[in-house]
Amino acid sequence: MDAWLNKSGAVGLDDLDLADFPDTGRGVKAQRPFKEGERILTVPANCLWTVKGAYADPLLGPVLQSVQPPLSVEDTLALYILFVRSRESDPAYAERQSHVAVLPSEYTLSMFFTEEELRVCAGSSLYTLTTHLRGRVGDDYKKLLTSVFMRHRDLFPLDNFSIQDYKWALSSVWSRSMDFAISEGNSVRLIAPFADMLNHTPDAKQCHAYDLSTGNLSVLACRDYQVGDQVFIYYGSIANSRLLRLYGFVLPDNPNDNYELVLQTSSMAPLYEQKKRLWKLAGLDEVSTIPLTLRTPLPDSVLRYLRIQRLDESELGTMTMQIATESYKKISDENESQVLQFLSESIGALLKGFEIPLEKLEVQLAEGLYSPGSNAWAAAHVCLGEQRVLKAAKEKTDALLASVANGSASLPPTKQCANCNKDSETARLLACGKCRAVKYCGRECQVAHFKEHKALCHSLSIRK
Ligand SMILES: C[S@@+](CC[C@H](N)C(=O)[O-])C[C@H]1O[C@@H](n2cnc3c(N)ncnc32)[C@H](O)[C@@H]1O
Repeated sequence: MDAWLNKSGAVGLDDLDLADFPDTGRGVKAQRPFKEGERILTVPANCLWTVKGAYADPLLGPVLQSVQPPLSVEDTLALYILFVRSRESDPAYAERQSHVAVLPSEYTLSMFFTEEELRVCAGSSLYTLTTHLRGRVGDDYKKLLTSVFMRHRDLFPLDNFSIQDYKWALSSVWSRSMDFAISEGNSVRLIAPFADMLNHTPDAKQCHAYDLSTGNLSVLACRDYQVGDQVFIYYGSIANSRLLRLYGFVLPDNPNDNYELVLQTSSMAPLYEQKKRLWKLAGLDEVSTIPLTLRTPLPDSVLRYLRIQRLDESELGTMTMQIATESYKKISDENESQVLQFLSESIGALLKGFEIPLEKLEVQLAEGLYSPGSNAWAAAHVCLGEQRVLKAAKEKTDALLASVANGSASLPPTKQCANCNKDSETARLLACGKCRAVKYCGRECQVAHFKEHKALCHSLSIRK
């Protein structure tokens, strides 16, 4: 591979070497000192794997052009890699094959986990997304089978283009490709031979660059390096769930860990059309996916979404005014406690959905139940990170709920049953035994209302 790259005009290879490192596995070692910001490596445009390159290939290009709708960027690159690999005795592909030959023979992305390994993170978004991903990859392979492989059997013998081959090639694309924005809404995705041997460090900022005018890919030193140091690049601010899904590794105590909270509302909900308009004006979608993180466990956008979701007709105007002035705050005590109560219960339910609860997982990891670096250990770290984020979000929500209750001038109506609204003139109302602030016309209503009332009851009881 080095000979091909050097011949094609690569710069810097003599100062770098491949080596095995204890935590990251194979990576790139500095052969001379580098100063921060210095250019370490340039891989020329004609050696990169790009969609443009795939279409320019004299054999693969015409096939790609004949597929309608066109293949996705990921599929095109995966097919390009597999195609080059399959041209075993064709000298026209020998140079590119020298790169394919040094790609890992297998990957540790979560899609390859056994059921037992994946179960460690049951309840996490990784578990759900990996299950979906497996289905999607299977479907995409079937599409390739009918739109490409079966139509051109001479170019794509199934021995070299099986579903296992496809998964391997996709993993190569996910874990080794780089994305660069080249203009508004346009980006280029590429794999750069040798630069794809650089491992990730979270302690840097982006230190690889794509030159639009030449099409070359360069790597800069993200800090000073001494001879023998591992040279890193920065893959981005990525949570462990994504790292494991697309790269096959995790970073313990990853500060970017998150939980992607999906907020949605039934289109049958009251005032749905008005609320849809308000979400849009407030910069939200009717189905909003909002990442909760340890730094920001409860982003304002979550409250903004839920305040709109729960508002009644008399509150539409207040919300519209808030949006117009971009001064978001609670709409009313009642709306706010409903929002926070719902959120607290929903996060509580998400936490309960984890097969291994946080405290148990912490003990298991501390006692070394999972061998460090193994798939189950990586899954445990994702599970840990997501639960820590959710726990922080619940704590923040409960604190807000308590403060709403503490500062609330308008507690729930005391002359009506909190469940069926019967008033005290038509029914004998009895107060909730715990908070004594809410009343019911009977046991049946109290039981029916318990789920909704629980969090507020708790905060009102603390207040007492
Ligand atoms: C772009 S490649 C880097 C070269 C790769 N180590 C190799 O031997 O081919 C990305 C892969 O390297 C590994 N990797 C990168 N950064 C890592 C890190 N900080 N810790 C552990 N593994 C890492 C993961 O397997 C990831 O999928």
